[in-house]
Amino acid sequence: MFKYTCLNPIARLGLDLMTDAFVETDKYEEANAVLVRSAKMHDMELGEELLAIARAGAGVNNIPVEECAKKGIVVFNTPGANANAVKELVIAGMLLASRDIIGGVNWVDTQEGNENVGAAAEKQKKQYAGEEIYGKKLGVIGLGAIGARVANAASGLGMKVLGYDPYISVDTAWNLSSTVEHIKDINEIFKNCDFITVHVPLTADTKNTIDDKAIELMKDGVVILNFSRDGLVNEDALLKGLENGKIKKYVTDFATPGVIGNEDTIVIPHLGASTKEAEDNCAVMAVNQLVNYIENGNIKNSVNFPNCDLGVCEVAGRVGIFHKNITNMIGQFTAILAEAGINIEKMTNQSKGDFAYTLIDTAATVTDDLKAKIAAVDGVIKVRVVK
Ligand SMILES: NC(=O)c1ccc[n+]([C@@H]2O[C@H](COP(=O)([O-])OP(=O)(O)OC[C@H]3O[C@@H](n4cnc5c(N)ncnc54)[C@H](O)[C@@H]3O)[C@@H](O)[C@H]2O)c1
Ligand SMILES: O=C(O)CC[C@@H](O)C(=O)O
Repeated sequence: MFKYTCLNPIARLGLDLMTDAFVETDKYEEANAVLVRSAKMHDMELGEELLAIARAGAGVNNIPVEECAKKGIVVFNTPGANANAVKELVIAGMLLASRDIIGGVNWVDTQEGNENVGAAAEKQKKQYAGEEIYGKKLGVIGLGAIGARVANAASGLGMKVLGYDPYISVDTAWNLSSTVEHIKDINEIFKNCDFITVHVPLTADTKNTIDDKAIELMKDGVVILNFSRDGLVNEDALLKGLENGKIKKYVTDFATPGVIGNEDTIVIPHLGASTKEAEDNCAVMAVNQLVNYIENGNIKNSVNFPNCDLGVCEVAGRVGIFHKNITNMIGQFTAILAEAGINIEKMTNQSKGDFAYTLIDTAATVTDDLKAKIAAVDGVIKVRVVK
C-alpha cells in the first residue's frame, strides 16, 4: 500500500482517481507521494519514503526540484491545466486597470439607503471614466500555455499584440494567432507597449525581468500585469515607477506588503488558478501522473526527469533506475542483468539535462541482491523495483 498526503486542498475529482493501492495520510514524513499547490517545500525534509511530488499547477518554484532530482524523487506539474483560468483573469486585470470599475462599485456601495442613488450615480460617474483596450498595444513576455492564450484572446479583443519568447515551443507557435507580432528583442516590448504582461516561470534567469532599466524604457502611463510570480518584477523599481507616474497601474496576483494599499496597484489574492475547472483539471492530471509513476514506473510531465513510458508491465519484473546522464550506464545495467541470467523483455532510456531514467522490463523479478548491485554502479542515484 502506498501513502499519499495533500499539502494543500486538492479537488475531489482528482483524489477520487487514486487507486486501491493508495491510502491517504496526514503525516508528510511517512508519505510516498505528495500532492501540493503553493505550499513551500524548500525547508521540508525529503525522506527516504518519498517517491514523487505532484504540483497541481504550473509553477514549481515552491519545490526543491534539483534536490529532488539528486535523490531520485520525481517532481511533476500539470502543464496548461489552469492556463485558461489565468488567461481570463489577465483579461479582467486589463479591464480593471483601464476602467475604474473597482472605484465605481465601491462608491455605489456607500450609497445604501439613498433613494436618489440613480440620479447621484449619473452625476458621479465621470469620476470613474476610463479608456478602452481595443487598439492598444499589449506586450506578452513568455508565450507558453498562459501567455499564448492571453495573446490570442487580446488579439481577438482588437489589441495589437507583441509576443516575446526565445524558447517558444513548436506546438505553441502553431497555435498562436498570426496577428501576434513575434518580437526578438525584449526591449521592443518595453519601449512600445501600453500594457505589458509577464508569463514566464520564476528562475534565477527570469528574476527581476522588470527592473529599473526596463521601466525606464517604457512608455509613460504603462500598465504592468504580473500573474506569474512576484519576484519577476523588482519591487523597488516598480514602486519608484508608480510614485513618479511612469507606471499607471500594476495589476498582480501576488500580495506583498510593498504593493498593497497603493492606489495605483490592483492586488488579487493569487486567484489565477482558483476556478472549479482549473482545480479539477490540475487535480486529475496530477493524480493520474502520480498513480502511473508509482504503479508502473512511467513518467509524464516531470520537471526533473524525462518522459518515459513502457505502459503496464505484462512480464515478471520491472525496474526503474535513476542515474546521472553520463556514458556507459545502460551497458553496465544490462551486464548485471545478463550475468544474473535475467532476460530483458523491454527497455527505454531517456535523459533530461544532467539526469536520466532507465526503465527495464525483465523476465524475472529483480532481487534485493541485484538491486544493490545496480545501485552500486557509479552514477546511479536510485533503483526502484516497480514489480
Ligand atoms: N497566478 C496563478 O495562479 C498562476 C497559475 C498558473 C501559472 N502561474 C505562473 O505562470 C507561469 C507560466 O505558466 P505557463 O502555464 O504559461 O507555463 P509554460 O511553461 O507553459 O510557459 C512558460 C513560457 O515562458 C517561456 N520563457 C522561459 N524563460 C523565458 C524568458 N527568459 N523570456 C521569455 N520567455 C521565457 C518558456 O519558453 C515558455 O513558453 C508559471 O511558471 C507560474 O509561475 C501562475
Ligand atoms: O494552486 C494555485 O492556486 C496557484 C497555482 C499557480 O500559481 C501555478 O503556478 O499553477
